[in-house]
Amino acid sequence: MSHIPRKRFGQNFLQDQGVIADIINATDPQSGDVIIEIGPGLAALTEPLLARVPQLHVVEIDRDIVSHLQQRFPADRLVIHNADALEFDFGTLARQLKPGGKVKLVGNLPYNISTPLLFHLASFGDVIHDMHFMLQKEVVDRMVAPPSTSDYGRLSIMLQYRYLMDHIIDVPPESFYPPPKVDSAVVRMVPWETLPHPAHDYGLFEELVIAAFAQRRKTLRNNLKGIATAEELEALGLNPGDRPENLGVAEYVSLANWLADQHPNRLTARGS
Ligand SMILES: C[S@@+](CC[C@H](N)C(=O)[O-])C[C@H]1O[C@@H](n2cnc3c(N)ncnc32)[C@H](O)[C@@H]1O
Repeated sequence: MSHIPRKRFGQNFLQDQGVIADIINATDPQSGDVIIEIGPGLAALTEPLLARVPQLHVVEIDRDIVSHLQQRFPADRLVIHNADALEFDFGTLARQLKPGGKVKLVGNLPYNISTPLLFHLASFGDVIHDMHFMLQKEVVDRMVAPPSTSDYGRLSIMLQYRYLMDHIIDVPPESFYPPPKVDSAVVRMVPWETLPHPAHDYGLFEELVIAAFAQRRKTLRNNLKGIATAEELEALGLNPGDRPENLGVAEYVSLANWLADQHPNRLTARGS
C-alpha cells in the first residue's frame, strides 16, 4: 500500500526490525493477554503482536489506515476501533474483554498527543497491567528522572506517583519513515497495585507541585510563600533552602497530606 504519511496524525512509521523486536520482547505478549495497541499505522508492531496473541485490539484515527488494516487482517483477529485515542473509553473496553482482569497497552505514539494521552490514560490505571510506549526521548527522560537531576520536575512527580517506570531503549530518527526531528525512546509504565504514597486530596497535591515548581531556580521557602513557613517546612523534616527538584514524590505527598489535614484552604487562598 502506498500511504503518504500524514503529519497531522504524527505518522512516523517504524521500519527498524531490531527496534520492533525490542518493543515486542519488552511487551512480552502471552497467549492469554488482552492487548490494545494505540495507533497501529501500517502494522509495524501490529503484525508481530498478532503472531503472539490470537486477537488484538487497535485504536486508530486515520480512516485510510483503517481500511488498509481491514483488507490486510481478518476481522476476528484484528479488531479495529476507528477512534481518537484521546477520547476512547479504554476502561469499558478493558472490562468487557477481561472482566476482573487487566489489559496491556502498547503504542508508538504520535508525539503531538503524547502528554494529553498520558493524562487521559491516568484514569484507567485500575484496568491496566502495563503500558509500553514510544515517545520523544526528552519526555521519557523527564518521566523517569530521579530527584535532584535536571530532568526531574512536575511530569516526573505526577507520573511516578501513579506508575513504576523504566526506560527501555533509545531510538534514533533513522529507525522511522519519515524520520522525526527528535530522538525517541521506549518507556514501560506499570500502575502501582497499591499507591506507595497516597495523597489524601489528589487535587491539592497537584496544586502544591505546581506551586513548588513555579520558579525552578528558587527555594521552597520562596515558592511556597503563603502555603508553608520555613519553620513549618523544618518541622515536617524538609529543608526550606532546598530547590523544588530536591524533593521526592514521598516528600511532596507528605507535605500535601499535612496541608490537606491541617490547612486545606491555604493553596486556594493564595491563588485567589
Ligand atoms: C507514530 S505513528 C506509529 C504507527 C505504527 N504503530 C508504527 O510504529 O509504525 C502513530 C499512529 O497513530 C495514529 N494516530 C494519530 N493520532 C491518533 C489519535 N488521536 N488516536 C488514535 N490514533 C492516532 C496515526 O494515524 C498513526 O497510525
